[in-house]
Amino acid sequence: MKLLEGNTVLVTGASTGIGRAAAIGAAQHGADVAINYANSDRSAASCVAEIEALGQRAITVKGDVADPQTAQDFVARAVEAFGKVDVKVSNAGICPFHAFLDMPADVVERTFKVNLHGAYFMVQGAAQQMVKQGHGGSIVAVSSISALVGGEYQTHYTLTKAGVHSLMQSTAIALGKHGIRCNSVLPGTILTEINKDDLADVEKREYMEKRVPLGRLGASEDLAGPIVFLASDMAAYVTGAALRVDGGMYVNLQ
Ligand SMILES: NC(=O)C1=CN([C@@H]2O[C@H](COP(=O)(O)OP(=O)(O)OC[C@H]3O[C@@H](n4cnc5c(N)ncnc54)[C@H](OP(=O)(O)O)[C@@H]3O)[C@@H](O)[C@H]2O)C=CC1
Ligand SMILES: C[C@H](O)[C@@H]1OC(=O)[C@H](O)[C@@H]1O
Repeated sequence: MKLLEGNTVLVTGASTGIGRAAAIGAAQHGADVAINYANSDRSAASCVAEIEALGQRAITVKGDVADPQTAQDFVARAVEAFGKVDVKVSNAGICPFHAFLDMPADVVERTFKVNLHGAYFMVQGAAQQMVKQGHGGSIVAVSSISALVGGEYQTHYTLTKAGVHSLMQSTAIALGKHGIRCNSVLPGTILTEINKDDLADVEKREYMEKRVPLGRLGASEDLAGPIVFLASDMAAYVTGAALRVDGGMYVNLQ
């Protein structure tokens, strides 16, 4: 069964990793997809090629999510290409690992701007279009289990993921009357570009693997199903919810 037949799905940060898997997962479920990204032109082009090979349409809209204008441009380009916005996946994010006591201010500010301001303006831009269309919609934000637990080298990052989780709760209330659902996924440790250097440390990687009851770190594709589900009418009565996708890592105390 195709869960997003005829839908237009917008995904931020879809050149690589979780966003790319979500974009391809949406296309596998019958959606046309607009993908945003910041730098990786070739990866974005190959994501479009994969979606087109599935028989769906795709466009790329390059832009920095930290700039509020990018959200307006992204929606406008998607509407120009596909006529509407049904689903928005707010996924773009960065996590430059760094110790707390000497954390440079510019790293903190950039992380806040990309992860938090970026999500805020992307969700707002999509919601404005959905309200104008008048037939509801679904917004899924990629938060993290880091919204619930800390990280020694992520003091500037974890609070942005808590913020994204909170944004979905508040927008679920603000947008419910328009038939727009807002939910978040909370991935555990997923092997992507964002943590390639951090997990190159074999000891750390093995420690993280051992913390996962399902016995392995996640792959980007592990997020595709949960995101498609929340985006789709299968989740028609789900809003303001947060779905952990972490192989059980969060609950594993001992
Ligand atoms: N991997 C993990 O363990 C976890 C990841 N997450 C979250 O998942 C999301 C995706 O990360 P992940 O797939 O792991 O990492 P990747 O580094 O593989 O993907 C990040 C994506 O975001 C894009 N991006 C980065 N900065 C910007 C920007 N300023 N404007 C627009 N796009 C941008 C990148 O584009 P480009 O390459 O073109 O710069 C890329 O497409 C993030 O929000 C992250 O916090 C949450 C929990 C766990
Ligand atoms: C990038 C990290 O490996 C990853 O990011 C998160 O949000 C997870 O909690 C992991 O720490």
